[in-house]
Amino acid sequence: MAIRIEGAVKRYGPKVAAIDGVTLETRPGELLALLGPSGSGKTTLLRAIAGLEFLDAGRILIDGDDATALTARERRIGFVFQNYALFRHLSVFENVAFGLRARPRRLRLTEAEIRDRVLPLLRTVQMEEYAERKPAALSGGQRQRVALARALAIEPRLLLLDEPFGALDAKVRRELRRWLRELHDRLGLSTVFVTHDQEEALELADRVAILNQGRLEQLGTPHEVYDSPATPFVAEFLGDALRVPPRLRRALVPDRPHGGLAMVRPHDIELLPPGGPGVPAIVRRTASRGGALLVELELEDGNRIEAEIARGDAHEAEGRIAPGTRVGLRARIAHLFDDAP
Ligand SMILES: Nc1ncnc2c1ncn2[C@@H]1O[C@H](COP(=O)(O)OP(=O)(O)OP(=O)(O)O)[C@@H](O)[C@H]1O
Repeated sequence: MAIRIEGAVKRYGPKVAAIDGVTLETRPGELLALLGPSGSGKTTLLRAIAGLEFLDAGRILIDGDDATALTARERRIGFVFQNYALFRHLSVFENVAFGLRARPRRLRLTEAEIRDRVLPLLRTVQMEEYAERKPAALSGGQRQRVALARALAIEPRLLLLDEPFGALDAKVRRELRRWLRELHDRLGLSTVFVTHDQEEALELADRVAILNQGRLEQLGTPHEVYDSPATPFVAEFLGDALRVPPRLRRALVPDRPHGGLAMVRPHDIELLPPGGPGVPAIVRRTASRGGALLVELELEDGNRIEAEIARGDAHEAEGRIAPGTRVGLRARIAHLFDDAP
């Protein structure tokens, strides 16, 4: 299933444009992440796709058909939202079975078939032992997992998820990510999920749409958005990036000494022997970060910047760059932008 959003605008009052002219298209079978900081319009866009929010301008096409005026029910989309309300009077099992029982008579499943569908889903979201509990007796994270199982029970062709793993601890979160990816591939789903977690988006998604203040900054594969950020916002949002001050530009980025804004990621800063080319600096501190070596450097004007040495080279480098060592800094890769906002 493919979704096309054309010039979508959604306002709340005269001042707030929660979505401000977004155009994007998903591909059938893809897992697309909507990524952006708090308030960037991710949830509003997802709700608009679901049909829970109507646009002030623009269109939403589902498989080429205009769905802008269709209700959520008519769009036949499975969704899991933050704090999505489960049916309070139904057990966990019955919540997950709900969509299966609500089918038209000729498609209805037997009790045994429903059990065969529901129990493995509960097992996958680690809620099997809670099958008979009511939602009120569950934690927020547990409710979220039930909501996910419920959305999946009907095997929707389009699945919308709003921060589905937000309430879970890091380990369970990683497991569920892997499981979601497998499930998405196995069922041939098209999935759009909202997250503010860069790592989650880059790890899980086929493509990432990066939103900022209701606008689409970039849509691309994780590799594209990380390695070729379209805007300074994307460069900074997807990891550390140093805005190269004009006075350092010639020495740090010698192949592109002039024009626009240059940004450099810490792991793209090269440490050279002192006295040669590069920006003179002194190593002040080193620390390990996830196996890589973080190097805090002091420039001649007293400002400090960070470089990061990759895991494979960190051990060897550590001996050579004790605090106090003089080095020259040069950017291996710089991201260049026309104008600095
Ligand atoms: N019902 C509403 N009434 C008024 N303003 C709203 C409403 N819903 C959202 N907004 C505003 O619209 C903007 C976008 O909100 P949205 O929830 O889409 O952002 P988000 O990127 O999902 O944020 P978060 O990550 O915090 O959930 C925000 O400025 C928000 O305050």
